[in-house]
Amino acid sequence: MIQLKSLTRIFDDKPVLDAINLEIPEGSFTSLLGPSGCGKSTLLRILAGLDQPSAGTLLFDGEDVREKSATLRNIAMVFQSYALYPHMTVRANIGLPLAMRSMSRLERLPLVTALLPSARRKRAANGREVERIAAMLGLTELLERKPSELSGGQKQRVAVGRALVRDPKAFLFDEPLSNLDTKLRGQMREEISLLHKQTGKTFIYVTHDQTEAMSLSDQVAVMMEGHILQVAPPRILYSRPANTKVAAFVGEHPINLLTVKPVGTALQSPFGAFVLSEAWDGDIILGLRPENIALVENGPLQGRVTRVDYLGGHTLLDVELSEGICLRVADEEGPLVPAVGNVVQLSIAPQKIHLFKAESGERLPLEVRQRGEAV
Ligand SMILES: Nc1ncnc2c1ncn2[C@@H]1O[C@H](COP(=O)(O)OP(=O)(O)OP(=O)(O)O)[C@@H](O)[C@H]1O
Repeated sequence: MIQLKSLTRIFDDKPVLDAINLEIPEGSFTSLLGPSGCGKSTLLRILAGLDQPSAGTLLFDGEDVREKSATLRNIAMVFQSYALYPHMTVRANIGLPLAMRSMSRLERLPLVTALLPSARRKRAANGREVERIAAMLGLTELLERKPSELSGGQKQRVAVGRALVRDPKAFLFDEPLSNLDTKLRGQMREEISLLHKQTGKTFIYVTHDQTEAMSLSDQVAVMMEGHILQVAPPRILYSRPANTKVAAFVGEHPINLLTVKPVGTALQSPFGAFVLSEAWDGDIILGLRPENIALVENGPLQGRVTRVDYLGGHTLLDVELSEGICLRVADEEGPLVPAVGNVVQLSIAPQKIHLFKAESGERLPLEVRQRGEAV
């Protein structure tokens, strides 16, 4: 279990991490997801022992590790740049941490290894371990190649292999797939997920790519401007975002957000007329995801299409309901093929509407029911 308590990092008088609280259960896959510059890498570096917090506590299994060096923390970090030694073969790159740990400087000299039986035994044991890891990562055929003779995905696997041989307590991944093309990213994502299941170790994964975070993680911590906005399993993050910022960041297309004023439990809105499960005194932001709006033959809402983006499996539309009120709609490929200028009918499911307090953007723990006709 890794615990961060009020962890703060200040650079040039500015908090890049501002009183971060986070619990990472042992064996879990936790992603740190957020836009560029939100402090993800800084947090990862502090976990690895490559940087120190300005304030707050960092506990590994209840022990304060702030004074512990990176080596003693026994955490492996996999970078996007792979950090492989270009002059060494894959075998030597993967085996290096083992040799460093189990053999003295003298024993690592080729001539000494050949002459000293203890060094020969250690080298043979290390060799078997390298081959076991290489087989696990599908690198057996590539063991004698140099990094320059490998593809991006293969280099990535060697970097993972080098982390694996150290048998660390936890793995830290810093945007490990960002140098790869879309297809390879998908493949590597599956491999990383499999690796997590095989090893049962704690994986902490930094990314700005929500597909990666959502598909891989047990829990995702959404970060923005040095704060953690929500920590939750991917499904909860999507279905019950804690605030408008998370709602806007998570999801394939930007969520529709609209401020309305309820009167007691009655809520009149351009989306329709609804009833709140409890009265609320104050402005409310309604959130509705484009994929929760359907284009139908006969629906309660009507508007004019102002933009059409065909995206393969679905089409993204902007539909103007009335002057200045525009809804983004992600329409699954169906019989209706809308064009700019068409008047279309829409329907929405009230249970898919998210409610937030307008003043703070926080989620409102209320439900909505449809009342009657659209406004
Ligand atoms: N050594 C440093 N000195 C001063 N400012 C720094 C230092 N390291 C990072 N920062 C600043 O801290 C902020 C967070 O940086 P960090 O690298 O943690 O963000 P990130 O979320 O990982 O971004 P990216 O996804 O682009 O890598 C940035 O504004 C960055 O400029």
